[in-house]
Amino acid sequence: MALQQSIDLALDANIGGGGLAQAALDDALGLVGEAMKRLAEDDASGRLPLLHMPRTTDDLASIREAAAFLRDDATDVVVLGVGGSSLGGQTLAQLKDYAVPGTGRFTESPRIHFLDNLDPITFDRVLHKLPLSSTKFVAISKSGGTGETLMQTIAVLTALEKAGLRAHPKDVFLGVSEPRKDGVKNALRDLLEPEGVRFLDHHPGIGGRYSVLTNVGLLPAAALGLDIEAIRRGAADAYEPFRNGAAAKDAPAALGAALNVAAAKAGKGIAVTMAYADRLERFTRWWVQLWAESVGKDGKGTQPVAAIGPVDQHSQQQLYLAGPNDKLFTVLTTGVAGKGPVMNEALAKRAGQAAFAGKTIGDLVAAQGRAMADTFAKNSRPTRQIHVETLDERALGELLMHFMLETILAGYAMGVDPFDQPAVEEAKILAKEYLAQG
Ligand SMILES: O=P(O)(O)OC[C@H]1O[C@](O)(CO)[C@@H](O)[C@@H]1O
Repeated sequence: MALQQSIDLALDANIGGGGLAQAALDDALGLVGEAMKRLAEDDASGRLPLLHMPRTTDDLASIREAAAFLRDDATDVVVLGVGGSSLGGQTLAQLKDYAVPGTGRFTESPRIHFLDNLDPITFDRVLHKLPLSSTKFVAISKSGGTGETLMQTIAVLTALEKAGLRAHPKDVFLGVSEPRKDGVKNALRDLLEPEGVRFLDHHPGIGGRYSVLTNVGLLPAAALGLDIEAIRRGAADAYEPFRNGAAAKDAPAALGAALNVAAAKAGKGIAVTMAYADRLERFTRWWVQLWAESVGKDGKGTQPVAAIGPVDQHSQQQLYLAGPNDKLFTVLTTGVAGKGPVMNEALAKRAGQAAFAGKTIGDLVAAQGRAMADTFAKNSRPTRQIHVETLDERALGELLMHFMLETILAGYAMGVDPFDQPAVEEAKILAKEYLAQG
């Protein structure tokens, strides 16, 4: 197990009145214990196929084969899709520097682009700059009906046609969507299948925000050369205590769920995840969707906030420490001590920072992550610490599964359905009405 979790700095016995009472945590552990029984039934009955994903291997060959198609002769791979159809892939791709400030621009071929947000200027510019003759595309949508993804796909097909390349969309495109269901329209398949474009089936029993361990997340990961089997193995590590029948307090994801439930009941309406690693920035955004869509219903839930350290120390820290004490913090660190450029002694002295001499950038980041958690605690702000020493495929797989389990269990314990998102439909329907009105 790569993930180490401590909730010591969340409890009032250790940080004073702003912390959570042990009795409140015990109550929440009781609720989560019940939720674990439900989860075990979900696993046994097959109702939640996500729980079987960590130990599934029979689909890996087809994912690798599709990834080879995407890589073959490609300078660029463009992933079309939004929300859960994109954020998991982005999270994994960040291990290969996708969207990492500075280095993201120097990634090796194929360069990957996730065009999730719909912005006309971005889309125009990307289509102008992409070498269309050496770019592969994959359009991902579970429902096949998401407007953003459909518009992007139509825009790409049109651009290929304009470039005289439309004769062969099947040679440059892949689709991922649910298998067709009788009587249900699948617009993405309707759009691409007549062009001969091949589809991988989106698992019908796994919703978008829980799909990172399926072909949705693993296809882009494999296209970048990541070890997708290790991602699944890491997920199995997170699930192991549940398979072994551990008590809630001894299963890290269950303990995390209980902490969140207790925090919500104690009026901490905001959950902040602050990761001290550029390569976890997309992870924090993935988690925001996961948490918000899963627990935010029936007037319940807490507001997820993504933060990155140390940069957000220079942006949000003031509020975190001196604003309302209405948050549960998760400080996520990796083993960076001793890594990165070493500070030259003479230059350190010239800058008046003798203590920098011989230290690395990683030494400072490690000190900052530790200091931030301790400062939250000193200011009586409840804080959970999660540490993974080496951020690789296996550790990331474990983190992803940990947070999915934590979210499901928290949803069950809060009495909400963590798998639907009924409120999202309202604005979608209205936007379609407005579009039709012109
Ligand atoms: O994969 P789809 O069906 O295109 O949906 C994309 C996203 O849209 C949502 O349904 C919300 O609008 C998310 O839950 C989902 O991840």
